[in-house]
Formats: sequence, C-alpha cells, structure tokens
Amino acid sequence: MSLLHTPFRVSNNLHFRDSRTYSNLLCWLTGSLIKLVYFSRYDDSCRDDDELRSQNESLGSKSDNSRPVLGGKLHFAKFETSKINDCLEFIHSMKLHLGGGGAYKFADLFKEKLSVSLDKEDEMECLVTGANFLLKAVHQEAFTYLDGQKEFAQIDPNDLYPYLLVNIGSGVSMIKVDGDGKFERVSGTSLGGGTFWGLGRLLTKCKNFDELLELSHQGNNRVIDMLVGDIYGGTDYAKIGLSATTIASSFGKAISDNKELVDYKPEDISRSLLRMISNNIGQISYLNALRFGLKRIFFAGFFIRGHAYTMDTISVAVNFWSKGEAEAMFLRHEGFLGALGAFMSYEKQCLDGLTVNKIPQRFPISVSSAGNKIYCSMNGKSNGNESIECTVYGT
Ligand SMILES: Nc1ncnc2c1ncn2[C@@H]1O[C@H](COP(=O)(O)OP(=O)(O)OP(=O)(O)O)[C@@H](O)[C@H]1O
Ligand SMILES: CC(C)(CO)[C@@H](O)C(=O)NCCC(=O)O
Repeated sequence: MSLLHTPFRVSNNLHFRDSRTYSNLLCWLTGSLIKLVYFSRYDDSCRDDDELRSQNESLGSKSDNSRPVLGGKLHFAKFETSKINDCLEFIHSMKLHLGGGGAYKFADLFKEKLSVSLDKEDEMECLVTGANFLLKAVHQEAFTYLDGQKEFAQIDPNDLYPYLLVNIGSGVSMIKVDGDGKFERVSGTSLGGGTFWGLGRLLTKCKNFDELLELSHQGNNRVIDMLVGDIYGGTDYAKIGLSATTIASSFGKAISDNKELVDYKPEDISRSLLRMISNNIGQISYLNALRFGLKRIFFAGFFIRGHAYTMDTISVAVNFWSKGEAEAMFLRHEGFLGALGAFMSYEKQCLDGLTVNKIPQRFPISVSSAGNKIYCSMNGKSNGNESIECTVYGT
C-alpha cells in the first residue's frame, strides 16, 4: 500500500459535558479524494440531555440515565487530493484539528498547518466496518437502481451476511463480507474510477471529473462502440443470446473508422468509456458473487457519484450475467465507507464503552456493533455533503 493510499485518522481529545461543541475528525486520504467525517454536538442551549434521552426512549431506544449524553451530527465532506490546502483550511476554520496522533504522507503538512499528527488504519478493514455500520444502522442506505427506478432496500440487520462489497475508487476492491470484522478481499481490478477519469481526461481534455460525467449524459456510445448488430448486419445473434444492441467491442469502431480523435465528440467518448468501465466492473463483480454463492452485491466508492447511467449500467451487467439471480445495490454514502469505518474503529479503541445512538425519526433500527447499540438517521441529500443525526452516550 503506497503512502498515498493510506487512510489516516486525525483524532482530537474527547470532551464530555465540559465542552459545548464536541468534534471528532476522521480524515481519509487515499487516491483521488480526501474524505472527512466529523462529529459535532448540538449546542447545549438547543437541546438538553434529558430532551435527547426522552426523544430516544419515545422512539424505542433504551438509554441509561446515569450516562452522559451528547446529541449531534456526523458530517461528511470531500476534497480533491490536489486541493489539500482547501481541506486543511476547512479543518482549521471548523476547529476540527485540536489534539491528534500518528503520521504519514501528508503528515508534515498536517503537522505544520494544524499541529496534529496522523494515525494509520487498515483500508479494507475500515471499508468493511463502514459498510456494516451503514447497512445496519442507517435507514434507507441501500437501494437498487434499474431502468431509472430507484428503490430503497429493506435490509434486515440480522440477515445481512454474507455479501459482496465492491468498492470502486481509483482501483476496485471486491470483498466478501461474512460478519463484523470477518471478511476476505477476494478480487479486484485496476480498471476503476481512476481509469475512467484518467483516460477520459486524456481523450476529452475535460478539466474535472464532474465535467466528464456530465458529458456522458449527452453522448451516444454507439458512435464508438462496435455493437453485435454492426458485425451481424443489424441483426441479433440470438443463438448465443446476444441482441443487436449489445456491445461487441468497446471502442471497437475506432479501429475501422477512418477517423482521428478530433473527429469524435467528447460526449460520445465519455459515454463509451463510462459504459466500458461500469460494464466490466459489473461483470467481474457478478462472477465473484457467483464464485462464492453471494446473492447481494453492494457497490460503493466515489466513482459512482449517484450517477444514473453508471448505476444503470452496473445493474444491467449484474442482471444480465446472473440471468436475474443477483442484484446490484448502491449506498447513499458510497464514498465514505473507509472514513466512517475509521471513525468507528476510533470509537472502539479510544471511547471504551461509548454508545452512539440513533435518533430514529420513523424507522428505528437497532444494531449491535462491538457490543454497543447504534441508532442513526439521515439528513440531507444522498452522496453529497450531508449529516447523520446521532446521540452519544458516554460511560
Ligand atoms: N471530484 C472528483 N475528483 C476526482 N475523482 C472523482 C471526483 N468525484 C468522483 N471521482 C471518481 O472517484 C474516484 C475515486 O474514488 P474514491 O475516492 O472512492 O477512491 P480512492 O480512495 O481515490 O481510490 P482507492 O480506493 O483505489 O484508493 C476517481 O478515480 C474518480 O473516478
Ligand atoms: C490498491 C487499492 C486497494 C488502494 O485503494 C485499490 O486501488 C485497488 O483495489 N486496486 C485494484 C488492484 C487489483 O486488485 O488489481
């Protein structure tokens, strides 16, 4: 694991009752994006402990009157790694940096600008911890997406395992998850989000990822991809189950056309590229699910960005190859699994006996993590900068 791909944790000292705003920052520095997860407590004047405790109890979660309680929110934010200074400025302006421990790639910068050091965490372990936490504790976290239809999945926390977690970051990791802390990275591919963004940047001259993604909306992949119909005179190859519109060869038309790069529209290139990467990931994921008899596949990572065409392509690939047997699911907090997992592991190590409690607004879900009860509810829009409302019980 290169230092650039090392997840870090910036942790401050924890204060209960004696500070009005309590914040605990998790900073996840990997390939392309820096993810931040931090907890901020409500202003004491807005909600008091009794109010939070009774709110939780009225919604079905038990609390212990003898333990201090903090109400607040888990916040999510991301920055491009190249904009590390914006990130540092943000951490500084939000005063998230007080305290800390550890060190690596950006260690000197963090030390110099914020006077904090960084701890190293295991990437796969954090991804799995984050995924398990979200799937068990957060209402409407997982959803299916097919033919433009988004449907939230009802996940029974007692019937979650086993599943395949596919994290699509710069590269792709496929992890078979069997329980809390029980997992195996069974496969991966280097053709991931970095490939889409890297090749896309070179081929279209797009200046940022969002622009490239936006272009793909308007493109037509048939201009560049060679379809079965292009090979079989416009007809299906029904005997082997291929329709005329199936892609026979991604970018295949570029070899036969007497065209140069400038003759292709950037939007068509972007569309073909997105389809190629998404299809390939969907197919490899399904094959791995098949290998281990896994019915559920959860796709995460910032490559997805809640983008309709990406999700649709992955879903179609899983559906096609599994003949409808397996299902692709996506996560609202797709890009924050590692950061959240590191946050959870921080709790395990440093906040012995601490309980994070959800303020369940309508659908309380109780989940046991490291012996603690966790309850969570969501605010804000999916996959952007949003927050999860929490109450925290100290020992
Ligand atoms: N604003 C953005 N800037 C750059 N890439 C973005 C952006 N938004 C989404 N992406 C996509 O997200 C990918 C990175 O995803 P993510 O942050 O989950 O993984 P990573 O941590 O960089 O990579 P890995 O997991 O391989 O270490 C990029 O390769 C790109 O495809
Ligand atoms: C190397 C990591 C784990 C770093 O996040 C990721 O980029 C990845 O899973 N890449 C794919 C490597 C492979 O299995 O071919």
